[in-house]
Amino acid sequence: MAEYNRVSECVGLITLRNPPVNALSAAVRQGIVDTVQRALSDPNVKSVVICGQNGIFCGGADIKEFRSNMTGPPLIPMIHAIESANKPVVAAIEGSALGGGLELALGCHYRIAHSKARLGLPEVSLGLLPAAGGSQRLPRLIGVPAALNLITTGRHVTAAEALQLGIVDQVTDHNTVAAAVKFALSVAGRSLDPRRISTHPCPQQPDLDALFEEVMQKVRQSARGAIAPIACVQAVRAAATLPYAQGMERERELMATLFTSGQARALQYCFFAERAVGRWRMPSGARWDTSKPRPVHKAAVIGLGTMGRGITVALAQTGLSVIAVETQEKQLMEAKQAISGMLERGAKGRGVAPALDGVIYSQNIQAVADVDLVIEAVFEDIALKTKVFQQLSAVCKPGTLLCTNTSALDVDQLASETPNPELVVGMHFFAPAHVMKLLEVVYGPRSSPQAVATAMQLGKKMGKASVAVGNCRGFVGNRMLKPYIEEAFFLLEEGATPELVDQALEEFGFPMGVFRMSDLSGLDVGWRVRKGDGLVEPGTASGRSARIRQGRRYSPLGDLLCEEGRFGQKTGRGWYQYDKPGSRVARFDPWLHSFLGAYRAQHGLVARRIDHQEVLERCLYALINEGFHILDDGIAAGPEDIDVIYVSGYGWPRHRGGPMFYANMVGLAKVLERLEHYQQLHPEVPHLQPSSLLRRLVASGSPPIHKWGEAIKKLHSQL
Ligand SMILES: CC(C)(COP(=O)(O)OP(=O)(O)OC[C@H]1O[C@@H](n2cnc3c(N)ncnc32)[C@H](O)[C@@H]1OP(=O)(O)O)[C@@H](O)C(=O)NCCC(=O)NCCSC(=O)/C=C/CCCCCCCCCCCCC(=O)O
Repeated sequence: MAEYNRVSECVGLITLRNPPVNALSAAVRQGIVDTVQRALSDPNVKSVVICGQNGIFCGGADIKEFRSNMTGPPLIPMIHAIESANKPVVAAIEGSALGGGLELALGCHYRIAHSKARLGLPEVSLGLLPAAGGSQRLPRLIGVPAALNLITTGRHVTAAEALQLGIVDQVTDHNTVAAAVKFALSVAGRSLDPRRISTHPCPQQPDLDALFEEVMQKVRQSARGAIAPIACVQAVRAAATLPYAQGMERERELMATLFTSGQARALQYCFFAERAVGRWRMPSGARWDTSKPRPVHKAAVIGLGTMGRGITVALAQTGLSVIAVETQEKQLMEAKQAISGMLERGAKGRGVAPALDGVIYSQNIQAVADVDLVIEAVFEDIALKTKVFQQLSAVCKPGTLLCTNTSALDVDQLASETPNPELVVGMHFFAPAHVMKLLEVVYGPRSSPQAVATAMQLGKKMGKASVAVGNCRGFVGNRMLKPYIEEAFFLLEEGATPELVDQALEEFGFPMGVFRMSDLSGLDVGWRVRKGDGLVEPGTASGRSARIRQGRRYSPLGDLLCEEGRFGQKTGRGWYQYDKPGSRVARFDPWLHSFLGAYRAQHGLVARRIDHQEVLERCLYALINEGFHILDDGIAAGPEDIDVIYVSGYGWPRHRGGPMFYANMVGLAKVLERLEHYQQLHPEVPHLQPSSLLRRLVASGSPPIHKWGEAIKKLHSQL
């Protein structure tokens, strides 16, 4: 709703009231329509101020309403009525003015912002465009290039930048509403014609066609199949080339296409999923709202390799004091230099001072005695990690949380080696740890809710998408990756090429296909794991039996490449060839193709034609199937957890919502049918055997994704 008051005798003050972000729900829109009419019809009112309650102007249209039949007054005529008013209307912007909130402000004649306010048109990140006139008014106000930048990226600008761009007229450090009321009084009676943005053309821009061509090309490249950024460019082009009314019609047409697209649904699902994962719960019943985190003022990182360095930077950037420990002097000095460089570069980008003094370097583990939390990031070796945990248990003050950054080892096993297993959790960062958004917080059966709450809160402080998951081999992300990679290997055996598989996955929207990714991260990583699992048998055994190991189909292709010293980019050879070791541009490698031919001949395999559809179905449905196993096992509490992990850490295209959302969109029955089809063709591949949860969900009528939680609970109670 919107509240109306008369202040300073002749200013009508309209306050949007819809906690927490004053989203423009039907009730708020109705409130605005009614109060604006009241202010305009009151002869004692000379000007109007619109503000939002609780220090936030408006977070935009109510995204939840997009899922239902929308009722209430539409935004466009409401904003138009404000712009056409014969009394000045001033927006008093505190906190955020985003999306429809900024579009409302652009309909006002003046805008005053608090210095800490943020403004933006982030609709593109929800698969939409600013369709309440924003795509037409913003370019008229600030020019086409700046508007294109804001609308196609959805980035939020500070009040200072908004002032510089001309989005706001004044910035204040004081009470924004008081400043806006004073301003409104000062402009009462002035002509409003120059202030009605829609009545002006866009500022002149030389070489408009070339500009749009260049921007469109850039946007297409970075969009990876997302359609909203392209529609945003088209809408701004309409603003630049058409009269306002026709531009608005184009805006409406483009929005109609986006609004009903699966991409908008997927992106809006991601918005809510990212918030939902903060409301974590454990199988024990412990939950986010009943578990109090411990305060963390001082932290330590043990082991300053690539991961440890990134983690140190991520911690120091939150303002924590960090003890960084590396036992070898030379490595410590190298790490210090690298960490300082990363902190300096990060601070430069954010326009702040680098937190160099926040990090203390030590060779001695005793230095961590008084820290509140330790993150161990030593080499992935259970004996070494166990030793470190035992040392930490002896050195640290009582109650210090002991976290491991392992990506593959058993968090429970490590916990059991300490006197206080309830203080142990996994904090699985992704490289580079100061850049990558994802953090898996891994709890074991004995991890205390407080330990989980503390790690989750610390992750949030570091700006990570933190997801609490149970302990199992590979946790959630890597466990699901295994069948995906194995299917890609099998496809090569059957006739595909790395180029074909990668192209199919990249066209789907992954930034890199599985083989380019493998070359980047290093083929030796998986080789080491497979050796540890006893799967690698060096030699030239041939035939089907050589490709059945531990009772299931196995492809030794990756092992054979490693035996040739082809570890990927770092050696200049892998699934592709590179100009030199460390180069990044993957090139077709004739050697690899004749190697594949010889391999198939040796194993009696006849290459067949494989299309993109099969690549996607085999790789993605195998990964999704593992996701259903994970849900069934209670390792992830809900599909949102899996989807946030995949979108934030594994390059799953956001406009496809994450693997579980994608399965929901494709249809569970279809996913099941295709898995059954491939399982019949490849009975020796267990990961193609449909999960019992998937079967049960299909049997119970394939409920929509937001009902899976309920359905899983019900299905488990029937077991
Ligand atoms: C920065 C924030 C605002 C605040 O951040 P923070 O303080 O960290 O808080 P959060 O945890 O993020 O959020 C708190 C809770 O609030 C919920 N929330 C936030 N924003 C919204 C919102 N806009 N709507 C609903 N709910 C919201 C959030 O989910 C949290 O609750 P919970 O934890 O999940 O329970 C930050 O929140 C933020 O960035 N918000 C989003 C801002 C944003 O993206 N705004 C743009 C929204 S889209 C928009 O405005 C579009 C405008 C144009 C609409 C045009 C008309 C549409 C209908 C046209 C139909 C076309 C069909 C045509 C047919 C035809 O013509 O034929």
